[in-house]
Amino acid sequence: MSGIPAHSGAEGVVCTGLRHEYVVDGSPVVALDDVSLRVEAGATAAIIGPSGSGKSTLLTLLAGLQRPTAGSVFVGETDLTALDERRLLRLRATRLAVVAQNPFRNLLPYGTCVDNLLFAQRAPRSHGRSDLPAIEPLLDEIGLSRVAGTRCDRLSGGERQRLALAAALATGPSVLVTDEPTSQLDSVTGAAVADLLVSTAVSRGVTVIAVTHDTALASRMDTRFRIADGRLVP
Ligand SMILES: Nc1ncnc2c1ncn2[C@@H]1O[C@H](COP(=O)(O)OP(=O)(O)OP(=O)(O)O)[C@@H](O)[C@H]1O
Repeated sequence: MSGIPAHSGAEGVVCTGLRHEYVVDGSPVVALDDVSLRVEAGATAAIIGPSGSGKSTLLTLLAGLQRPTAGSVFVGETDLTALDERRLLRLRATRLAVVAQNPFRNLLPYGTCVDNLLFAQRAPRSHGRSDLPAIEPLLDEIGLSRVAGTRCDRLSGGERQRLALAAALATGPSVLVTDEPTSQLDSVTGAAVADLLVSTAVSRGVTVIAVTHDTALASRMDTRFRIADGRLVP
């Protein structure tokens, strides 16, 4: 129907020769150059590096939110750069979840936790997914059962970030991509979110890629990719 292979558990992410240029005042600015990396299916990886080095740009390319100037990005067997917008949208709805840095960008502020998870499942369901995770066990696993009926805008920062993670996992992704998931949290709450990110990824068989400045979070991941001036460095 779509030309996209069906979802079947965790999928690896491989990019080769990625280059990305932004056009600023009519001139190209190279944000990433010749980046190649592999994250195995079910593994966790951190993308680290100084401010302005190209981490978020890389994340948007891996998530199919921007198209690279050159190079390829594979999620499982699917080359994102070869998909038209409709197929890319379907892939993002059914296999690839993104958690933005600000949890409110992922959530309905006036919806309860349950509302948010049900809402998150609308897109994958509309694309034919019938195997989505049950909501109550997911809220339980993420530690939000007690506030399941509470409005999102009345949750604490840590609860909101956990809800954003739960909403992403509710879509039953094979890959979860997240930008600074702990940056707006104190160290104790951040550590709890980092724990959940790693443990739920493992228990639910999801490949996780996180951009982070948080060394504690990065150290919990299987692999760390360091970016400097738009290039991967050892
Ligand atoms: N939309 C854009 N238009 C033009 N230039 C951009 C755009 N987004 C990023 N850049 C530039 O690309 C380079 C890489 O930016 P990017 O946001 O990917 O870095 P980063 O490592 O994620 O930074 P930070 O840690 O501060 O978020 C920077 O020079 C930045 O100014």
